[in-house]
Amino acid sequence: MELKEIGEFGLIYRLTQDLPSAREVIQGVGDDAAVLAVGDKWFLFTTDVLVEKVHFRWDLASPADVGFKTLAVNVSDIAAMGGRPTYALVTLGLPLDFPVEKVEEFYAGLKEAAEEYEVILVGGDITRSDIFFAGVALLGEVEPGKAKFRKGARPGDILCVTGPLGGAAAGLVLLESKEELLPETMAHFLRRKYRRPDARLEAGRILGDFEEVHALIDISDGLAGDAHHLARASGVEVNLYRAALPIYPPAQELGRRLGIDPARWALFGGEDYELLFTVEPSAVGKVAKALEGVGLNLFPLGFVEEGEGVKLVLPDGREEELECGGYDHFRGSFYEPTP
Ligand SMILES: Nc1ncnc2c1ncn2[C@@H]1O[C@H](COP(=O)(O)OP(=O)(O)OP(=O)(O)O)[C@@H](O)[C@H]1O
Ligand SMILES: Cc1ncc(C[n+]2csc(CCOP(=O)(O)O)c2C)c(N)n1
Ligand SMILES: [Mg+2]
Repeated sequence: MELKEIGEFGLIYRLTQDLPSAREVIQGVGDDAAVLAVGDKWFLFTTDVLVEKVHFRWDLASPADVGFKTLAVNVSDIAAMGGRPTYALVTLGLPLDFPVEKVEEFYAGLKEAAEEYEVILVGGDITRSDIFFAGVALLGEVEPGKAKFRKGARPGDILCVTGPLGGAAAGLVLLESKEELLPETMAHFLRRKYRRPDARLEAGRILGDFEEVHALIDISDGLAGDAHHLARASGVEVNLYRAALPIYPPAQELGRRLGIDPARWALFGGEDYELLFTVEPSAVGKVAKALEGVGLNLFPLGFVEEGEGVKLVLPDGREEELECGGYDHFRGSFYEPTP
């Protein structure tokens, strides 16, 4: 059997469905991070790797950008549980002819992220490899009982996101194009969304403090894919309003100039690292206010119903079943990156 037949998530299921658990494991496979009750504390534990030519190309991002992003994407998974990151291990795979200076620049970017997110680097591993890769294993903490999971969404909840989407995918399209497609300030903004994602750590902690927030996940594979993950974990149907998708003006402008609907980047592009959550309707106002306190907006996208899957509600009221078209490592992306 080939990997592309079952895809990344089919493989995870096959490998993990019969894993034994333990009393301390509050959440094992199936969320952004594992949750472990040790003593009177709850620990969060996650890992994410960046691989050359899969996650980045050296001609599109600096070594410091790649270093920063390697830690930021892991911090995002801790934020998506409502926690705070603490300690990290860093694993590097390096080709024999890889310049030492470039590894040092990579590490400078990684340390910049460590400082920003208050993570202490405590070790790692290094191996020779045909292709560069960098992985982080990140530990975090959350107040016992206060972790937010993918599985908590309830019918009647409002589905919301902490920021506009599609910026990173649009940035990658810009970077892969040889043409000057946008004025420099707009281009700079989108390139940065791709190269230096912000992990929404403060937002995650704020959302963690509201008991009216029922489910939480970060958007790494694209809204379409991650809304499916949330719907499946919670056993509910998610309805997304097509007209409510928040898209950065530079991404809208790029879509207009290329004749591409930027909603495709928002739905299928991925790497936005905004937080997607569901909340009781009565609490939307106070959650929005709390997010404003850290400079973020709450964007309502849709609602949760009984059922399964994800529906896209079109401006004319028609409904479309939305395929689980997020990023899958063995099936690739469902949007066309290069015009
Ligand atoms: N090799 C593996 N063995 C056991 N569990 C795995 C393995 N790979 C992934 N998982 C688990 O499967 C779930 C989904 O993994 P995935 O990497 O898609 O996480 P994510 O948070 O959705 O995405 P991202 O890696 O982009 O943050 C997670 O709970 C993860 O711990
Ligand atoms: C050069 C280049 N080509 C394509 C992409 C797009 N891409 C790669 S991995 C991924 C999903 C998140 O990864 P993971 O699930 O491993 O966390 C996405 C959207 C990129 N970033 N760079
Ligand atoms: Mg995640």
